[in-house]
Amino acid sequence: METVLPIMNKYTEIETCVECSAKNLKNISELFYYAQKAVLHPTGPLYCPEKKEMRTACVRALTRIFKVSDLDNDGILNDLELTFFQKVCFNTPLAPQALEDVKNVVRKNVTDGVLDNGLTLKGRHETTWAVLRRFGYDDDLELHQDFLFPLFKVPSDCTTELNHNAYLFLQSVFDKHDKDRDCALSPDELKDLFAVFPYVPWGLDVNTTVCTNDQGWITYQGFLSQWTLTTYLDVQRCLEYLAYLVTREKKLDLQKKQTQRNVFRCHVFGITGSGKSGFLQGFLGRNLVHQKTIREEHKSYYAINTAHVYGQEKYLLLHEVTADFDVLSEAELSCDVVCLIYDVSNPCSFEYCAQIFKQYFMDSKTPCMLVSGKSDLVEMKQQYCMSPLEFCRKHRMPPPQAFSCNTTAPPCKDIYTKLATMAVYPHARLRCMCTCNRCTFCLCQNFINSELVQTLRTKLYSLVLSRHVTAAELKSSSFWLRASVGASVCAVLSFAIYRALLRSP
Ligand SMILES: Nc1nc2c(ncn2[C@@H]2O[C@H](COP(=O)(O)OP(=O)(O)OP(=O)(O)O)[C@@H](O)[C@H]2O)c(=O)[nH]1
Repeated sequence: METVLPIMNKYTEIETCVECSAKNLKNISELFYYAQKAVLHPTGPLYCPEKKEMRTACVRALTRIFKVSDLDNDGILNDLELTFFQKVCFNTPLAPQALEDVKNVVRKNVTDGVLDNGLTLKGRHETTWAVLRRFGYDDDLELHQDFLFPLFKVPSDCTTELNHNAYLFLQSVFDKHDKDRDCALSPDELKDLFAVFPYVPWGLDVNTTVCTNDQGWITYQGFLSQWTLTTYLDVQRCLEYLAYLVTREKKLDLQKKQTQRNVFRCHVFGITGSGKSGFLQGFLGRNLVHQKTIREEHKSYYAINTAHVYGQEKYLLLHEVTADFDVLSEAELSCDVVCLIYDVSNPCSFEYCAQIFKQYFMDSKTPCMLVSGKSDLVEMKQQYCMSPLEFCRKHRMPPPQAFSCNTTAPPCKDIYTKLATMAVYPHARLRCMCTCNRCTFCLCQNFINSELVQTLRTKLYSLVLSRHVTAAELKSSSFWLRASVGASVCAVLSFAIYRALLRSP
């Protein structure tokens, strides 16, 4: 013992010294217990004996665990949160008495009560390690690679989206941090949200990519959009970010089949200065005056927001493509809808759109829309062999859509709805959403909405109601049977007429 004690004093990392004898079977089980403990639950990474305090990495890890477990984000673990935490870590809730005992012990030892992260460290290290491991930490007190980057293979022809549960989870994260309930995250609230991250995951460009409020703070809609964007562009990164926010393994199914897609990608092409950025920012409701306040280093090549397509909310992701005309990559060409924007006041700007279309999209199935940007300016004749309208007619595209973000109010949203509709329903015939009154789509729309059809419909409806719908008949199943058959026949007939009209030149 005299030899060992000075060594122990000199090397503080030696945790225990056990005097044992194999011959006399003295302290054999103790020896194994301490040896095992030294390997499985070492004190060294958690506690610095020289300074007599927890190590920084351990404080950081426990702080994150505390914040993630503090579901209402009030800085205190209440009984519910403590029980939840206990269940997550040890698969069993704390009995009410045990809960009180824990709090009493902490109250006695720590002035700040349950708020202090020293709570678990005051206990046995086995417990601390169990908590840390349950929350995904490895022996170096870093989050485990498998936890941060789970194996997740996405087939090349699939896109990645968050599912309903993921949105619910993110909604709860937003609510937890939006302390003043103004549906936006102030810089302090955002800082608090990212306190569980080792670094701030979002760059300076986030505020120009998604919706913000008047103060430039990211809104609830913007928050979800940013997550949708990360999931779409880099699902591995999204999983990593989620790992910092969740208590346990992520069980969120992130992949959806194409048919149920919610996020649609639109690539915006146009020459330098044609107004691409203005178009992107217009989608976030920002007019030219607002756009002029955006600093160069905060500029983003993406804008994501929701658009309503026949009553359904879809995410439309706009991506400004700035690459050189001749070197467009596969990734730059792959999208759900193409937006070609030219500047009505610049006579050379349309030619670029025409060339891009002819070189890359003329034979592809991707729907394209031509946008005549800066429509508030005086229109110049475009230097091209045909006018933009003639070009659209020739290539069976919808006519050029006028757009301007030089408005007093937020720019009009119709154009984005049209783009989203084209992306969701890329079928060639349904592309046209114009009011040209010449194409089949317009003729169909006009026919359905015509006064004659409307009057006939109303007359028929009132006739059926007055003649057949008595209280007794309403109850009779034969009436509903007849009504259903009638409705089906009408639907089939209407569809047949519609198809016939579509086929007509
Ligand atoms: N009058 C008017 N000016 C606009 C409009 N949109 C953009 N501008 C102006 O046109 C110029 C170029 O607009 P941007 O949106 O930066 O054009 P861009 O295509 O993104 O340019 P690059 O990113 O350089 O390729 C800016 O000075 C804008 O202020 C608009 O709708 N009306």
